[in-house]
Amino acid sequence: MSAKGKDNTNTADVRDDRVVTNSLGNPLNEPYATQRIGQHGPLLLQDYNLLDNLAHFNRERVPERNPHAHGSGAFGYFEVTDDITDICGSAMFDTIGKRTRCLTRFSTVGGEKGSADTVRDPRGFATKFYTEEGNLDWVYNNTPIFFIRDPSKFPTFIHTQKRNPQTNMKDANMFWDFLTTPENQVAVHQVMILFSDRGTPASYRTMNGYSGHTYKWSNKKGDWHYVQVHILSDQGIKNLTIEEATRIAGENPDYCQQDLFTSIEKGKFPSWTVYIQTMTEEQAQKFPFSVFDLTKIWPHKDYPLRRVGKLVLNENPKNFFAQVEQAAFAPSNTVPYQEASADPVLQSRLFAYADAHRYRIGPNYAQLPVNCPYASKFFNPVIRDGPMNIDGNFGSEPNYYATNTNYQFIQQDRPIQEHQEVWHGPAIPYHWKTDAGDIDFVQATDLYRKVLSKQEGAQERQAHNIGIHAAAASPEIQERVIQMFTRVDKELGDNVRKVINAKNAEENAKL
Ligand code: HEM
Repeated sequence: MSAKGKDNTNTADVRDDRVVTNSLGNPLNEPYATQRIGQHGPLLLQDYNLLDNLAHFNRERVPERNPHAHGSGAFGYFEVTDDITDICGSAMFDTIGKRTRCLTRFSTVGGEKGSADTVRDPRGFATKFYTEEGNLDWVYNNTPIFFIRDPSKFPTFIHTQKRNPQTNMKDANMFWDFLTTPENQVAVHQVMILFSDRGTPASYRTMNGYSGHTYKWSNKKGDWHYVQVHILSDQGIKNLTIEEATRIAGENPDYCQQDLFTSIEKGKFPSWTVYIQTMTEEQAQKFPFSVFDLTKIWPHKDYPLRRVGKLVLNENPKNFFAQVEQAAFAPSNTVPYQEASADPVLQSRLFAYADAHRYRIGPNYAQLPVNCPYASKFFNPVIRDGPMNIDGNFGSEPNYYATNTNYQFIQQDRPIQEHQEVWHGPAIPYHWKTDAGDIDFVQATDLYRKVLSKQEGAQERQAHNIGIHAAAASPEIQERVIQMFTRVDKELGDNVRKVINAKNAEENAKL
């Protein structure tokens, strides 16, 4: 059966009569019998059913995602509630009330596939929309900013969040050594969020999603805007304290998976309201920092949220491996009128994800039921062959653009964007900026003084969460942590020092 045009449930190769076979369809007459010489003698190589069974078992795993290995997913829909056709011409937004089926996968970042749900970590919030114009992926996190703005730091950064190459343990020295290195302190705003209550969400249902990056959306007339997307939980924000998160990680490591699955199973469908912030090119030129700087937010008072629609998750996957583990989300999967901006981290992501999918799942990953663009269908006679091709491979269709064959290229009908970004300059090795400047601390300080101060006990918990974690680092790195948070706010730095000292004293008393 062709993968083109089918929905996400592939049952084509399963027998209805439930006769059990080996993987090539030959009936098994006994599940556990092995062919051997006599009752107690050695096995025979001719026992293909045994070989099939053992050999396939050895190949059950695909490599886990490098970051974001651990996650949960559910299907649902996006529904347009407000007209934004002046901003975006994508078909999914063209009619109020229109629904587009989607799949969302939530994840943690640094842990392995079997790690606990409630660890302190950003959460991934990736949504695949099966639109009539092809698949669109919004590969977002639950924080509106990110740790880095130089994409070449990504592998280094992720390594520091994973295991020490010698001890094979998570390592507070690696973690804080990277984040407190002067030029990496551009991460301080994100680190503030990570160590706030939002660093340990109570469930995937009670957290938001954010594009983080600036994107570039255009309408059908060719006018374009810079856009940031916010997906705000209708369940409200609920978080765990460090003590609750640590306890639950031990008692029920699958806490968030269970919460998501059971709430959908009970018909309590989680939903989110989707908003956009928009900015013109002229506004961007006057902005105090680059709109391509992923470590900064756009102030809501200057760039208010505009409602677009809602995201509802109402269907659990029938099979986790087929529909969540094999799901392949990529910022490069986009639709007409939604483009990436020149943000260098986003530009790098346009390469990284599809490359990861070719390695993790295989070059024909897009043919798998969960990934195939079944709502739009696929036609490209030049994209052919490759391992595990399962979609019929276009039969006798020429495998080049043959002269006498009628092809349609509808994208060419789109209007030219009248006012384009114009780029010029030499090809140079550009490293965004060396040490973090004061401007990189402004939003972190605002978060501490203007936002956390309004939440009962949040400033104290901030110092507590940082201090408990940093106390595991060396004294020299602890001092760098204290200095970095003192630059955010002196009171915060002082309180982090107190927590570190108290924790160190407690540990020493145990010796
Ligand atoms: C240079 C920067 C980055 C690189 C190179 C990168 C690379 C990757 C790679 C290779 C994966 C695994 C993909 C897979 O195996 O399927 C991944 C997963 C993911 N990344 Fe990134 N990433 C970057 C930055 C970001 C940022 C800034 C965000 C959020 C705004 C983000 C959100 C995610 C999410 C949500 C996933 C999990 C997707 C899923 O559920 O399958 N990443 N990233």
